[in-house]
Amino acid sequence: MGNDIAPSFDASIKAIKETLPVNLQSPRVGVICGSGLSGLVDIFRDVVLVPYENIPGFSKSTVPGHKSALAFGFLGAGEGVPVVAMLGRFHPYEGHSLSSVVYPVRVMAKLGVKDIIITNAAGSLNPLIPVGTIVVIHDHLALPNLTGMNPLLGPQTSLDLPRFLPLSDAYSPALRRLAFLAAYHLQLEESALAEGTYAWVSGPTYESPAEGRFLRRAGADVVGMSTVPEVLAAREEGLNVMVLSLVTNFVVIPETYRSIREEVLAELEGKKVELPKAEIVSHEEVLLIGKEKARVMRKLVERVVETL
Ligand SMILES: O=P(O)(O)O[C@@H]1C[C@H](O)[C@@H](CO)O1
Ligand code: HPA
Repeated sequence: MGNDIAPSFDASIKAIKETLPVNLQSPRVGVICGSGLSGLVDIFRDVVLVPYENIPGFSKSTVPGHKSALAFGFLGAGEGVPVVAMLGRFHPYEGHSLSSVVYPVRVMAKLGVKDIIITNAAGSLNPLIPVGTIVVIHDHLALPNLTGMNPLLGPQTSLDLPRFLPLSDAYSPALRRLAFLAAYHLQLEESALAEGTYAWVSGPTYESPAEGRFLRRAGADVVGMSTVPEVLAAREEGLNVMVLSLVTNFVVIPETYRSIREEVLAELEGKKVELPKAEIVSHEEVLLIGKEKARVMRKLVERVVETL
């Protein structure tokens, strides 16, 4: 997958601005809504939606729980901060090229966004991080990047961008601080917010037990199918990045496998064998947890934006 879309930033920006009142044309904060998290926009005021189909260069999201529109509005007390949210993102597994996946992030930067809050649904690999926790991401493990699936490969969209991007500070410590301060002021339980490393996988299959175990041992706390390409493009564009992963399921990583051979032998000896119920993750479950935790995610994002 390469840079197969010719960047048409001027056309994209023109189409967006034509639809917006002047006071919404230069958002300061960008938000990307993960699976089931498009309800984040419910706290925006004076919302104007710009469907992706009206923006040259934008694709269409095909995943349930993802819409296909940019939402412009104001967030927070008083006049509020001008914000833009992606209601629906693009994933490589849908068939979108990496350059299409990150195109909206580049457009946000060109509209004037300085800080971006990227949300996603993710599976937990860490027994200490249960379902429902929001994980403030401090690092990533991206096997696709290491093996040639990096959105920054190829000709750059501008010669002003850095060719070799350092990632040691990709997840802004200042924004991460704001997330924990926000949780404190909102009186969230201490366990509501954790810190961790996000493993990016291409999907669309969920992890096999051996893959889950491998990612855990390699140092990841949560795993998901998005976000890292957006982080890379955002950093290349000079944005400050915060990532919030909502844990929607546990990745099943047994240390030992049940032995079918022993079960068969036991059955042949006339013993009754209780079959364990397999835990199976589904996108429906992912969306359900997103819905249940939408309120906490909204409050957190609102508070962080207010304190930027
Ligand atoms: O877009 P995000 O990363 O929030 O969505 C996750 C990853 C897959 O798209 C989907 C799997 O259930 O949820
Ligand atoms: N694995 C990968 N992506 C995900 C998961 C998961 O378990 N849950 C939500 N998105």
